[in-house]
Amino acid sequence: MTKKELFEEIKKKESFLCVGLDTDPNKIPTHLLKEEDPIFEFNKQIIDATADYCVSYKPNIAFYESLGPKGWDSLQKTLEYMPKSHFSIADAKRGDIGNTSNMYAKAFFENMDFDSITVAPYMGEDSVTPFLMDGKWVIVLAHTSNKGGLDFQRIVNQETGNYLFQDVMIKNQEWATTDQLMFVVGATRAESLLDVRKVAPDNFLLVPGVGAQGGDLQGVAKYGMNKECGLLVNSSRGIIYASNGNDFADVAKNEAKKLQQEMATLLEKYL
Ligand SMILES: O=c1ccn([C@@H]2O[C@H](COP(=O)(O)O)[C@@H](O)[C@H]2O)c(=O)[nH]1
Repeated sequence: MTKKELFEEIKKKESFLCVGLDTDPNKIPTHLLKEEDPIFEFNKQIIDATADYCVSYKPNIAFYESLGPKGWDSLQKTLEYMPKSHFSIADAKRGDIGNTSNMYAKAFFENMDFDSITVAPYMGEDSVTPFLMDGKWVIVLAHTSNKGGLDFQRIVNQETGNYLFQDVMIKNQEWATTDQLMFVVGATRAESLLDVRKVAPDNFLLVPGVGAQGGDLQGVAKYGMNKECGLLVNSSRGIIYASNGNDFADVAKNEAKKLQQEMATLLEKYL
């Protein structure tokens, strides 16, 4: 999917919502456990319930690989079930020396057919560029939502005066165009999007942290939206575990719809 196509979907749906599929067998409704593949059954019902209100799905790979071969199978079936109109994100946070990154890229882009993958950029150019395959996106961790995101990412470079995360963002833009490269920026420190947009005005940003982590959607849109929206805001637990009863899909649908309606207002205001 190109940046233009993604923006078209955002305008059509009036939504920049990404639903996170962090599917944990210990958290899904117990009545699903009798199914042959409870993880897939849960994801399928979540996708059916939320597809009208979001433009993207982000399975976090840890939740699947922790289950061994069955988990990978559930992931593959989930990916195949996602509507093609929805931007798929393998939240895998990979990155290694070049030949190993190349194998990760094959795993997620050739063996599986994700649109994008999250990548940890710490190992530099040869760890990131193998993921730049035709038509695929790399989503580089920049300023993350967690508490530890402040340990290194805001260290100031005495030479450039930039935060480390800003230098990471600048460097990555030497390797990839805005049609191949997004950045992860947490919703939990929305005002830091001002610093993000100073160095990456045109890139799309994947913004997790709304919902369970208490991130601020209004602030994210105010400081982070650009002329093509430029935002994919993720919520996982806040949507998929809003209820763990028989009504889980309906309740997830309502949560997704609430976020979509707020997003429609924000698009109207800032685009
Ligand atoms: O900075 C980051 C990077 C990735 N994540 C991931 O996003 C989701 C958030 O889940 P919630 O349940 O909505 O909190 C999860 O998969 C994280 O690993 C992030 O939160 N922050």
